[in-house]
Amino acid sequence: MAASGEPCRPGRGEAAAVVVVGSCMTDLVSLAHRLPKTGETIHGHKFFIGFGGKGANQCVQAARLGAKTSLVCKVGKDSFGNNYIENLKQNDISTEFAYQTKDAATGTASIIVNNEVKTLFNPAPAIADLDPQFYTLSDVFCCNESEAEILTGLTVGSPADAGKAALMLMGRGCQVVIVTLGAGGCVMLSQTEPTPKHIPTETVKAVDTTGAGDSFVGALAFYLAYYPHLSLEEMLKRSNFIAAVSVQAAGTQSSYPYRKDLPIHLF
Ligand SMILES: Nc1ncnc2c1ncn2[C@@H]1O[C@H](COP(=O)(O)OP(=O)(O)OP(=O)(O)O)[C@@H](O)[C@H]1O
Ligand SMILES: [K+]
Repeated sequence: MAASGEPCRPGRGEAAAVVVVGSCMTDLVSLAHRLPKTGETIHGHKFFIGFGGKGANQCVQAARLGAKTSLVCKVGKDSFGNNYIENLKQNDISTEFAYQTKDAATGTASIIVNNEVKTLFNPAPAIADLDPQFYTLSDVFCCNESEAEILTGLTVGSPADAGKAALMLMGRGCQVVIVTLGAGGCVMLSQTEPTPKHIPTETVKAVDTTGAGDSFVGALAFYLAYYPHLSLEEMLKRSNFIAAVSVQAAGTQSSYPYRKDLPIHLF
């Protein structure tokens, strides 16, 4: 990311254990009974503004679990950008590398790095011809079903399919591949354990699954940074649990749980 624009905080604090490079988006959410047709104006019944963007979502989830975090991002020099920087601060996220600029902010993928230079890559939104270096440089490559389909050309509708796609992705050079499967949990495999393993999740009453993927990735980054000695399977079970909490409330960051509200056995 080019470092043009003004950084939001000049000082250097304690080093972050989870550093996220990614997008900050302001969600402008209108609730209406149906979508308007092209050119049509309809009545809505609710409007709210929320904080979203895949990079910031993942960073907020990791911070709420107790991680020391920093977000590398760029937002506009406008009221949305100012509010976003304030939101990051409210969530105890370092804004030392959060820039503001008059240029449009862009963010289509996120990389999370901890202080062992372990790289967790979330290829969202996916493009079929992803630069091959993303595979070789990723220690952990985590995508959802549709991203796995775009990247591999395979159909992914079951844990068995996800295992096949994960094998293909690992063949491109990743150390560990995780494919998330919504209510189906996730599938993992690694260079050391190349047989795909399905890790199911809790059965919960889902209210709004928006942002579940980022909650999952943020939680996984937290465990990689703070509980590196846990097995990958255990990290994924716990990340599944946390993401399952997020689907039980509306919105994206508004649905992400804080450590104090989660069972003690997760920490
Ligand atoms: N209905 C659900 N019940 C329980 N857990 C869920 C549910 N949906 C998602 N999850 C949890 O969230 C994780 C990520 O979900 P999913 O695979 O749908 O990601 P995603 O498509 O990137 O999500 P989104 O784009 O909505 O943020 C799953 O691996 C699982 O742990
Ligand atoms: K949600």
